[in-house]
Order: sequence, then C-alpha cells, then structure tokens
Amino acid sequence: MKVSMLRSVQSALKRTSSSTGGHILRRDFSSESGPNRKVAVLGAAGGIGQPLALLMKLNPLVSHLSLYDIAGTPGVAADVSHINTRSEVKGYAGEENLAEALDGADIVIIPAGVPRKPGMTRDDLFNINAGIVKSLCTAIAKYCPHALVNMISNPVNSTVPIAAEVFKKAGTYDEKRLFGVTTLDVVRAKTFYAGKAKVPVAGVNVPVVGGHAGVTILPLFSQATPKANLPHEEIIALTKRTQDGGTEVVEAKAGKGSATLSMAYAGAIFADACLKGLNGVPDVVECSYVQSTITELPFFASKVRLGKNGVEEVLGLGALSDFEKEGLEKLKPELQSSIEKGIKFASQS
Ligand SMILES: NC(=O)c1ccc[n+]([C@@H]2O[C@H](COP(=O)([O-])OP(=O)(O)OC[C@H]3O[C@@H](n4cnc5c(N)ncnc54)[C@H](O)[C@@H]3O)[C@@H](O)[C@H]2O)c1
Ligand SMILES: O=C(O)C[C@H](O)C(=O)O
Repeated sequence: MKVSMLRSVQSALKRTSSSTGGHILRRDFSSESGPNRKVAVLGAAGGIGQPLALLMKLNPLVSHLSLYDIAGTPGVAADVSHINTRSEVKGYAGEENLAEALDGADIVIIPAGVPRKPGMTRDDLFNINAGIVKSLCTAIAKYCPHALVNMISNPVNSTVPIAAEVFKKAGTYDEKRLFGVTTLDVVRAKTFYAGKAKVPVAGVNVPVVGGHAGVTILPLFSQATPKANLPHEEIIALTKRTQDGGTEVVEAKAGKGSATLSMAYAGAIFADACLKGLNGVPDVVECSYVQSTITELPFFASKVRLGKNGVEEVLGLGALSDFEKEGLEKLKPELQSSIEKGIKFASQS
C-alpha cells in the first residue's frame, strides 16, 4: 500500500470516533513510540482474522503481531509483514506452535470458529465453537495467563462464560481481563442512528448493552448523542435493525459466512481501546460483555472503563426509556440460559 493510500485510510479512520471520542489509528502509521505490546490473533487466517491482522498491523501501539490458525497463517503473516509499520509479524500454524504464538501476549483476540449460514442462530454454532474456545483458553491459561482476552467467537453470550470457567479451573481467572467483543453492535447502532437522524456519523454515540444475539442486544437510543427526538416507531425499527444486523449480513452473504470486514473494524477498535487502557491513557470507555453486577446476570454488556489492568470500572446503565426497560426484562431469560449453557459445558467437559 502506498503512503498516500495509507494516509487516506488513516484520515477516514480518524473521522470515526469511539464512544469516548478517541480515534482508532489516529496516530501516525510510522510512529514507533510507546511500550512494547504483543497482540495475538487466534483464527488469523479466517474471514475476520485476515482484515483484523491488517488493521492490527496498522496500529502503532502494537510492537509484535502474532498470527495463529490451524493452517494458512504463514501466508497471511508474510503478506502483512511487508507493510512498513512498527510491528514485527510472525505466523504460526498448527497446535504445536500455539505456545510460541501466545508467549508474552498482552492481548489475545479470538475470532476462531465457524460462522453462521442463513437460517442459523448464533447458538447453533455452540457445538463446534465451544470446544474450540475451550481448547484455546486452556492454552492461554498456560502460556499467557495475564493477557487481556477479546472474545469474538460466537455465541459470545456463552463463549465468554466458557472462557471464565476454563480460567477458573486453571486458577488464572481475572474478571478484569476477559471481554466479549460487542463493538460491532455499537458500530451498527451508530451507523443506523446517524442515517435516520441525518447527523454526521463521526459524532454519534450510542451505548449498546445486554449481550450479543437477537433480543439480548439492547441499543440505548434514548442515550444516543447528538439528540434527535426520533418518533417511537423509528426507535423500534432502529432497535430491531441493530438486533438483526448480523442476520442482515448472513442473509446477504447467502451461505458465504457472516460479517467479517465490519467485524474486523469493530475488533480493531476494541483492541485499540484495550491497548490504550494498558498504556495508561485516561478515560477509555467502550461497551463490552464482561463479568458484571449491574444486573442480576453474572455477565452483561455495558459501558466499561479500561485501564492498566483491563476493566477499571463497569459503568451503570443510566436512565432507560420505558421501551428499553421492557427490552431489558425481555432479554434476561435468554441471556441467563446462554450463560448457564456455557458454564455447564465448561464444567462438564
Ligand atoms: N462478536 C461478533 O460481533 C462477531 C461478528 C462476526 C463474527 N463473529 C464470529 O467470529 C467467528 C469467526 O468468523 P469468521 O467469519 O472469521 O469465520 P471463518 O470460518 O472465516 O474463520 C474462522 C477461522 O478460525 C480458524 N479456526 C478454527 N478452529 C481453530 C482453532 N482451534 N484454532 C485456531 N483457529 C481456528 C479457521 O481455520 C478459520 O481460519 C464465528 O464464530 C463468527 O460467528 C463474531
Ligand atoms: O451474526 C453473526 O452470526 C455474526 C456476528 O455475531 C454479527 O453480529 O455479525
């Protein structure tokens, strides 16, 4: 990629603010300051993994980029390693190389596993992905127990509780270091809201809470900024579109997988926020599915303040509209049962 092209990607990314108003990749691509940070991507040869590897290679906060998959990673690593940015890239293929891939990682991003086809729910992926996540988390507990884990593999509502149980069994669990990546829901809510409200998307913020599947995805448009006073029917439609955003992509791809490019973008935003938190940047806030006490559910997505040890503070829900209060009560049984399913799987297998 030419420098001029890199600069135009950079300025496009600069225009997109996170919920904190910070910017992904807002630094100069050639900047090499900051502490060494190793980021490992597990599932790096996949539909999400490849563009995510590219975006992490563009992030100057990363000094070492470790790309792991069961196959195909040497090619992906050779490809992105030619990009003239800070990080040194290594590709690892096959389980025998997983230890080295993880060794010393500060952040492990997991998009490993199968995606949906039309007609499937995320929970239909459980049987395959639960085992993949369990074995990868067993290795994380062994080789980089202090890493921040960014879980992308679906069903996130269950894979995060699985990871927690694996880490508990290994004696390495730290609830501050485990995150379900729900950033794509926020990215979608911002995009859809900006379209309806007819405001520039770069200045939009919308918290999304709950979980990451269907009705468990609860965008809080009553807290969206800038305020737009949209009619209630439009809020209902926006909520439904955000909840069905993944399905919209699955259907459009017609059997060729689910969201990959927008997910890579969302994953890169969330990893960037984690890196900034680790590096001591103040007031970094993103929504994420984490261990939580803000409702009666043990895991819940809400705004989270990130810091040097991962989660610094799980922020409350704030004032909800009656429609959102109703949505919150509706999502609880499904989210509770997905959490229990994950815990049961991890404790029995
Ligand atoms: N959290 C979210 O918002 C979100 C968004 C989109 C997709 N997803 C999920 O992300 C996952 C990946 O989606 P994708 O489109 O990239 O799928 P994909 O099939 O294109 O890629 C998955 C990759 O995982 C690899 N893999 C499988 N088992 C592995 C293992 N044991 N160790 C390492 N790598 C392994 C595969 O070889 C493949 O390269 C799916 O479960 C999907 O549902 C989540
Ligand atoms: O919908 C899916 O299966 C993938 C992902 O969870 C998404 O929200 O796009």
